This record gives sequence, C-alpha cells and structure tokens, in this order.
Amino acid sequence: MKYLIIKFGGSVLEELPFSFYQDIVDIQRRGEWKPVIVHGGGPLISELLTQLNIETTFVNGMRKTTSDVLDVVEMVLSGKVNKQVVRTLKQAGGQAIGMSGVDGDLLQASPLQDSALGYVGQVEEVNIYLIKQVVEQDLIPVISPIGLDEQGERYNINGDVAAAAVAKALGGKLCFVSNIPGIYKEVEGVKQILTQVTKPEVEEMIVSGDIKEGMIPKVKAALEALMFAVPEVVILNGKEKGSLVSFTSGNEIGTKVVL
Ligand SMILES: Nc1ncnc2c1ncn2[C@@H]1O[C@H](COP(=O)(O)OP(=O)(O)O)[C@@H](O)[C@H]1O
Ligand SMILES: CC(=O)N[C@@H](CCC(=O)OP(=O)(O)O)C(=O)O
Repeated sequence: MKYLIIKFGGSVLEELPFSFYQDIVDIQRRGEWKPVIVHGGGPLISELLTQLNIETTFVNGMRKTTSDVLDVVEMVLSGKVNKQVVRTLKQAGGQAIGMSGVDGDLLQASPLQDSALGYVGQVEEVNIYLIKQVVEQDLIPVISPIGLDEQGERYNINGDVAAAAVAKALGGKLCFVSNIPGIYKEVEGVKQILTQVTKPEVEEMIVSGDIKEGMIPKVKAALEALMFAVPEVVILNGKEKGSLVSFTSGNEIGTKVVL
C-alpha cells in the first residue's frame, strides 16, 4: 500500500481551490495512493489569539505555547480547521474522518527540550494501526497536530513536524502544500524557485537567512523524514491547479528536498 501524506498549512488553507480537494478524492478513488492529510492553521490561531488579547510569539517558526495559548490552538485546529477540511472533502465527493493526534493515541508526544517554547511537543510514536484501519474503510484521515504524552498532557505540535512523523511511520511520500511554488533563493537580486535542494544547501540557507520563518520547520521536517524511510518529499503550491495530481503522476513540480 502506498501512502501519500499531504500536509497543508494555514498559509494556504483559505486559498486552496475546490479542485484541490477534488484531486485528493480522485487520487483516493484511483487506488494507487492512499491519501492521509495532516493540516496546520497557524494564521487562524494567531487571529483568534489577537481577538482574545492573548500575546503570541514565534521562535524559529514554532509558537511559544502557554496553557492559554494551548486552549486556543486546540480549539482552532481540532475544531474549526479539522472539521472544515472534512466538510470540504465531503462536498468534493469524498468521505473523510477528522481526528486529532489526541484521539486513540494517534500522536504520542513528549515535550520539546526547548522549555522556553512551553507546551510544544515532538512526536514519539504514531498509532499507524488506527490510520490503517481508517484507510481500509475507504475514509480519508484528516489529522490535527495536537499530541498527548503518557500522562495525558497535551502538546502543540507544528503541523510540518507532525506530517513528517506520520510519513515516517507509514513510509509514505510526503507533500508539503503551501502558498509558494517551492523554496526560493535570491540570486543577484532575482528570486528563483529551486527544483531541488540538498541537505547541505538547506543547512546553509538557514544560516544565511535565505530560509526563514515557517519554512524552517518545513525543511527540517523534510530532512528528518528523508533520513527515516520516506522515499520522497516535495514542497509545492496548493493554489496551482493540478499540482498534487502532477506530483502523484511523477512530474517534476515544486521543490524536491533530497539528502
Ligand atoms: N526560502 C524560502 N522559500 C519559500 N518560502 C519561504 C522561504 N523562507 C521563508 N519562507 C516563508 O515560508 C512560508 C511558508 O511557511 P508557512 O507560512 O509556515 O506555511 P504553511 O502554513 O504552509 O506551513 C512562505 O509563505 C514564505 O513566506
Ligand atoms: C508548535 C507550533 O508552532 N504549532 C503550530 C501548529 C499549527 C501549524 O503548524 O500551522 P501551519 O501549518 O499553518 O504553520 C502553531 O501553533 O501555529
């Protein structure tokens, strides 16, 4: 069974064309690939935090998460965004089931070493049996990135980190769908999209500042996934119609991350 882990973030969520969801349903129907969705929703979380007058800051693309922030993160991701994605897949003719990483120990987590980030977690284990059961029922799993530790404490997990963990556990291809056509690099004042980027190049671009903000956890997660049995990782633009189908058809699209 070939799994395709599709991660889309808040950057593109509101702008994804309806055809993007239809493409996911089509891919599932054709049967070669089993789509598993992991989503983010960072900007929507920030919006609600601002409305509630709760301060929010990021360190290297990760949100500092106090317990007040954590409540809002869970509300937005596992409530609003997760159900919106399930609903849209239904409108596109598919059947999806929304799950948070909290449900059925789907994302077993531990706190990040960086305690300055508060309740931010990393994934220790993924309950792939649950995902496989759902997939066998011809349902598309839609996963929100909140994890639980052994004591039942919840953690905010970056969506890219969660998607890489799911891809690693399933050994599937990983597709980061974002609002940019790939990773760009400025060469003599001109922005160029890279068709492929290697681990040493990524590391250098983080140091030079060419890769910044939300792109940092994305490329780090991509490299981590590649080091553990994920056959392919690509970053592509969800606003570009047909981009996902193009990727599953083996065409060169977006930026491929390689070791
Ligand atoms: N070198 C780069 N190439 C492309 N995007 C970059 C780069 N460095 C930083 N970014 C930023 O990363 C963003 C994507 O990350 P993020 O906003 O977290 O997206 P998502 O919500 O899809 O996870 C882009 O919109 C862009 O602003
Ligand atoms: C720890 C951490 O940063 N968690 C993210 C979870 C959502 C997310 O990853 O959203 P995007 O995919 O839209 O970036 C956050 O709180 O914003």
